[in-house]
Amino acid sequence: MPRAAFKVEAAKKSVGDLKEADLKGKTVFIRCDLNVPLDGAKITDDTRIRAAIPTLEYLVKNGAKVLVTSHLGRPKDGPEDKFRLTPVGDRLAELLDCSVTKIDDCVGDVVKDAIAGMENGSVCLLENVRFYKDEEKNGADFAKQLAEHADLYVNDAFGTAHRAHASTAGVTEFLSPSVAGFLLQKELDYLDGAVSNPERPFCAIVGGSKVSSKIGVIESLLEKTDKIILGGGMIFTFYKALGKSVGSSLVEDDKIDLAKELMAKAEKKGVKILLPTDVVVADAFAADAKTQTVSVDDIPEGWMGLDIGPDSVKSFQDELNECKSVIWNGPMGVFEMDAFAKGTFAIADTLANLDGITIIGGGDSVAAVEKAGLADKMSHISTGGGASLELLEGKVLPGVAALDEA
Ligand SMILES: Nc1ncnc2c1ncn2[C@@H]1O[C@H](COP(=O)(O)OP(=O)(O)O)[C@@H](O)[C@H]1O
Ligand SMILES: O=C(OP(=O)(O)O)[C@H](O)COP(=O)(O)O
Repeated sequence: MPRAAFKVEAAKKSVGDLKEADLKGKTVFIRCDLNVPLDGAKITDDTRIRAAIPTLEYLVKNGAKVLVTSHLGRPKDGPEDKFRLTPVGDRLAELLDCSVTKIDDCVGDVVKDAIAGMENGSVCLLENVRFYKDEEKNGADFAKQLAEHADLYVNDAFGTAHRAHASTAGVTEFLSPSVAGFLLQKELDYLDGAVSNPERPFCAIVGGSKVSSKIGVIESLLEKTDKIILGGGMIFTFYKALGKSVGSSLVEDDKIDLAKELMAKAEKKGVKILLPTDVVVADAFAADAKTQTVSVDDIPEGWMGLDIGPDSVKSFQDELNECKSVIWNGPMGVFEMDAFAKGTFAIADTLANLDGITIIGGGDSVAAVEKAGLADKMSHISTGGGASLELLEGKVLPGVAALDEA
């Protein structure tokens, strides 16, 4: 699991550039992405909270008064108890090993009063910023209210960096300096570094279910990679584009022409697009469905492909073992069901043992790697699904763009 051998130019000012003299006694407004999955009040995966700790510890250690802000879920119409950040505050306190005062609002007098009582090196967690509609509208007045009681801004919310919201972008108009946290920096170093300056051969693995949401990524990766492995539900759109029968597999008919274009473009560029040669098909989308493994030329009518087959796993492993860097976005099959998880887990295992850089680009691929127990064997696991996709597509992330230049 080597660390990245590449690093992008540090384009944005980092929290690490701020020392004790800049931070001691200062009120720091830090935007984190503490949007974790909850089962009632129980956090089922605290990865995002753990990922936020290094920057928070740095601020605490240097004597700042730390105001932590985040969203949780997508509340539609003001405060809702199930979207309160209270369980997050409790977990934060455990991980930071200090008390965290949870405030029941994120703007106004209650915040002002809380700050008045804060000691240097203490932490307050503000309430879900999305309880205010103006957060997502990036309303200037709301951004000003968020900034009102703080001295400077840190954005460490990589998972929300693709949103131009008041707490991720607008607030920078009112706070200076506005700097990147360590997590944001690390995500950019890996994900941007991976595609800008990879060690070669460089392979992208793209899977998952939706061609429509991944097409931009595949197109952008064609410009950077030496080979692209395709898996998951999206392959059937490509097979159909190649004139094959796909039974009742998932297909996005309106993307068949795009799939054709991508394959033609790849050929012109000399980038190998590798599609599975065999698939596990089922007679229903169910854990206990009847299954068989068939060549992609023989998918029976009425059966659907739900995983890549063993021959494909073998040839993908051979291709991957030649690579020095690999980025993976999207599972190879319906890994949530044991019968269709083998392909995804075999690829996860190959990456875990690869002598090269391995980057997992968020979303379900991360869930699959976690389920396989191999997360700590990868070079980098991104905390942002949508954000990592947009970054890989070459889009500008508003939460990053708004920060001060280094
Ligand atoms: N052959 C398939 N048919 C239908 N769904 C699939 C297939 N292969 C994978 N999937 C599903 O794709 C989903 C993940 O897709 P996606 O959201 O695009 O990935 P990610 O979140 O990693 O970006 C998983 O829930 C998985 O069950
Ligand atoms: O969970 C998130 O996105 P992700 O599932 O794409 O990683 C982020 O917290 C952003 O949330 P949003 O998609 O409601 O803006």
